[in-house]
Amino acid sequence: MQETISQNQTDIEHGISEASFKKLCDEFRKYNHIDPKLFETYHVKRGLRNEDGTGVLTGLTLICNVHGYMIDDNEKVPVEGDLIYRGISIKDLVAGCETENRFGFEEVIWLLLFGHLPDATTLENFTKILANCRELPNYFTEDVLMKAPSANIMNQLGQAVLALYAYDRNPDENTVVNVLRQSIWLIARMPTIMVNAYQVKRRHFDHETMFIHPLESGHSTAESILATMRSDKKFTDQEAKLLDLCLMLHAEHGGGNNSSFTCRVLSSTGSDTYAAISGAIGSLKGPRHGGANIKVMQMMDYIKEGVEDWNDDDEIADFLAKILRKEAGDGAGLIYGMGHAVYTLSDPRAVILKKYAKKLADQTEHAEEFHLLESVERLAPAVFAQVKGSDKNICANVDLYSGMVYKVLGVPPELYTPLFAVARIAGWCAHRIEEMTTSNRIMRPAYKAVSTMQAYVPLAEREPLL
Ligand SMILES: CC(=O)SCCNC(=O)CCNC(=O)[C@H](O)C(C)(C)COP(=O)(O)OP(=O)(O)OC[C@H]1O[C@@H](n2cnc3c(N)ncnc32)[C@H](O)[C@@H]1OP(=O)(O)O
Ligand SMILES: O=C([O-])CC(=O)C(=O)O
Repeated sequence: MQETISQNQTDIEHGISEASFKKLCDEFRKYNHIDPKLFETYHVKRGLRNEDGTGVLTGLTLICNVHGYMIDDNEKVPVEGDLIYRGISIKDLVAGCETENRFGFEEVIWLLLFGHLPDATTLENFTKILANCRELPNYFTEDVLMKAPSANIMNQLGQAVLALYAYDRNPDENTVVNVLRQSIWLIARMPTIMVNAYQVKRRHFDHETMFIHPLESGHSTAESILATMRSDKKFTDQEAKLLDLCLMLHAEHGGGNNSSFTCRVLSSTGSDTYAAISGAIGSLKGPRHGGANIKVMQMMDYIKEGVEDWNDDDEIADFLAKILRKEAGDGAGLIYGMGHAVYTLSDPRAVILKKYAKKLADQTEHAEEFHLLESVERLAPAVFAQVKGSDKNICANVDLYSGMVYKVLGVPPELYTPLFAVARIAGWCAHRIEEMTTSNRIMRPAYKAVSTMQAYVPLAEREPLL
């Protein structure tokens, strides 16, 4: 709260004096403290987690299985992670596309939405449908993105998705047919919104030239992003296939991850598709969730500056300990890109991304930085155990290496988390439809009231504060 006063000094000066605002903050602190011990007293499932760290069971799903541990005799046993879309391991989906040297994101979208693999003709037609739906409504970029530009592309994505409600002639009908239609349009349009919002940001905030290139109908999603993001529209097939792989890996992660759950919570009220998806975008932005990918790269800047010898494990470990003790880094006490709510020994996406990041970085100017990132992955678990006194295994998550891959691909940092959203919208849409069609209950957990009663005092008898 204290920092907020100085950060928002000018805003505050316009409406409220600093002294008055300080009084408001003191008032807030006086009446809004909950003794942390009460969470144990009332067995509160903080973060909707059971005592052993497993998630509270809130639903059933056919869409995805995030496999991170086994339960043996009521004990959680750590295992290597697997991520299974509609019964097929992500490793097999990635290997299949690699062997056949083709794009895979469109196939994954189909698989997540419909539940089985498409045949060749269906895939070709579905890819064409997505490409045809990629164009934004007339003047959408001018009227929505350029009228209220934002330096943050995640906020701009959320705003644009909400605005698309007004361009839909049937926005509120929550039938499968209508929501599928909305889903396909939204999945197809997200990359265009992202790139156009980025171009507007470049012009408005960075004083650079803005390129709004026309879309090319034959492009896959990954090719379309690279062609429209870059001023010269040029990219190699290898670059497009790598971006496509990133999209495949980020497309889905079960119903319990925070953004998909947010989408399910909103969907459980009967709200519209645009509201549910913009809520999920807001959730994904958070640095403990999808926003961790940009935080990893910022953390690496702190490490690069604070560690003199990048080959000295002791010096790196000391710096990581400082991060955990909130003495270094952004002050949050988190080693970004490490730890996961489900995975224990490994996140399969991080394993795959690391392999590609290494291949890309080796023999380039990024080799040393990649090596340092690897050291963070190797040293963080022991430092975490020592500083936190925890026996919990923390492994690298998907966000540890994705930023490095994007950096080598020349993707600007402000698009790291938006790219996650461009991929994950496929999973969000599948979960929204599943929530609508199988759950039929409004999400409504409980909060135990721990307030004490207070007497009502007539207005004239209250002490003045401001
Ligand atoms: C796409 C994704 O969302 S992947 C995750 C991306 N997020 C990050 O990389 C941020 C860093 N990691 C984290 O914050 C966590 O590991 C999460 C949010 C991913 C998972 O969190 P949880 O499941 O709640 O943590 P968990 O119960 O496993 O951890 C227990 C303790 O370890 C801490 N912890 C876990 N991971 C880390 C970490 N990387 N750095 C510092 N502390 C950590 C928790 O803050 C918690 O501390 P506390 O008891 O003092 O409050
Ligand atoms: O499952 C989670 O909690 C977070 C995650 O890795 C994801 O959403 O990709």
